[in-house]
Amino acid sequence: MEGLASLKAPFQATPFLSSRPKTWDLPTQLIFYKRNSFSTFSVRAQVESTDGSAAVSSSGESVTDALKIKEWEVGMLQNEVASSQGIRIRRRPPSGPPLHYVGPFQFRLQNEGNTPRNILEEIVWNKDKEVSQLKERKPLSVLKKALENAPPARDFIGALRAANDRTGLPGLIAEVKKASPSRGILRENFDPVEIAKSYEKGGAACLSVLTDEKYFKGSFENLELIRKAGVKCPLLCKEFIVDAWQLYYARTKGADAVLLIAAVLPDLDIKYMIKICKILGLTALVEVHDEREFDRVLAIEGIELIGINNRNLETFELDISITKKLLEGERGKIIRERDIIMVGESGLFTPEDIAFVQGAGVRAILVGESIVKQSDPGKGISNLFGKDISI
Ligand SMILES: O=P(O)(O)OC[C@@H](O)[C@@H](O)c1c[nH]c2ccccc12
Repeated sequence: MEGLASLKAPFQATPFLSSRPKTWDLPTQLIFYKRNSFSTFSVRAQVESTDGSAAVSSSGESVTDALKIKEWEVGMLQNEVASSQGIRIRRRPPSGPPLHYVGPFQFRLQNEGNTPRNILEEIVWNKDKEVSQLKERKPLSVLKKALENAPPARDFIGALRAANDRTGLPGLIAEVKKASPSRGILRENFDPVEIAKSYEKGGAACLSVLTDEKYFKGSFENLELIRKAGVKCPLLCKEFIVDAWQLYYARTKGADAVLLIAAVLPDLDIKYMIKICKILGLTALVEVHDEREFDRVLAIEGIELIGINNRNLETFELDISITKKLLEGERGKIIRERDIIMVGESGLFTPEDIAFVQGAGVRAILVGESIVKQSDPGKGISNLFGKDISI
């Protein structure tokens, strides 16, 4: 017992940790906890300024250690909040508690293998690292300045509605996609601007531009190039968003819309990011894959555009009947009442596929593979719809 007491972490100023909150209290607790962990910084400053020596807490631990412990605990809490909402993706590898950690029992034990459990988790872990590096080079203050020179945000939803009204068919978001982890390289000679122009000519309402480099061979340069080339279709920045910083970044690069993936982001993050999107003039396309994610998203205020991904990003399984299944019954009713635009995403190849998801209730579709593979992607659109939708 004595040993345990001497290992006690400094600044264990979070009483709720010892009496663990009920899971439904966690988001609020997390805010409280985050605030609390920020206050550690001021503690540090005070300690340093009073005696001028290295910061050491009352129990003899360095404040840096205390900070490390707090950071780790916040990470564990984030994973807990996420899993209480049915999210299987962990935001970061479970690195194991810092040395001398004396926290709640269930956190002390968590040190499973550091290998991602599936491809989506791998992508998210990688993105987290990527974003922290980018952030160091371009802090938020720099991005906020750059916003002044960003091209104006255009009406993504308006373009989809207009296309749907004009053609009587779902508005098309055509994806500029070079490769994917499930399909490999989709197109060898890949000129993003040429493809974008061809899509626009072929009748696309909006474009989706993949910006992830490592897994999809996309880039922010592609997004910028397409925007600068004068393509009029509003642009969706197709990225794995894990940090609000990325929203600012996407906007500075000319994005009109961003993707928020419910399989990755807990409710609190989605709510917060939607608010920032509104401030920035960005449209948020919130993506779901099953009933639970759909219900979580429907409970969030201010949602205008929801995508149903027919592909499970954890297993790559593809099944377009998912769109129909999710829009049946009560959920479909809510969507119609609230006039939310639904987007059918992935695995759409034929006019029959389009008719099927339209029958299920979508007013827009997101398509990559079937059109990007054609030598003339614009003509690919006519093949997909079974008619020319550009006129
Ligand atoms: O190429 P497809 O099967 O037509 O799919 C396009 C698009 O739906 C898909 O790229 C996608 C939908 N949601 C995503 C999230 C991340 C990466 C990719 C995606």
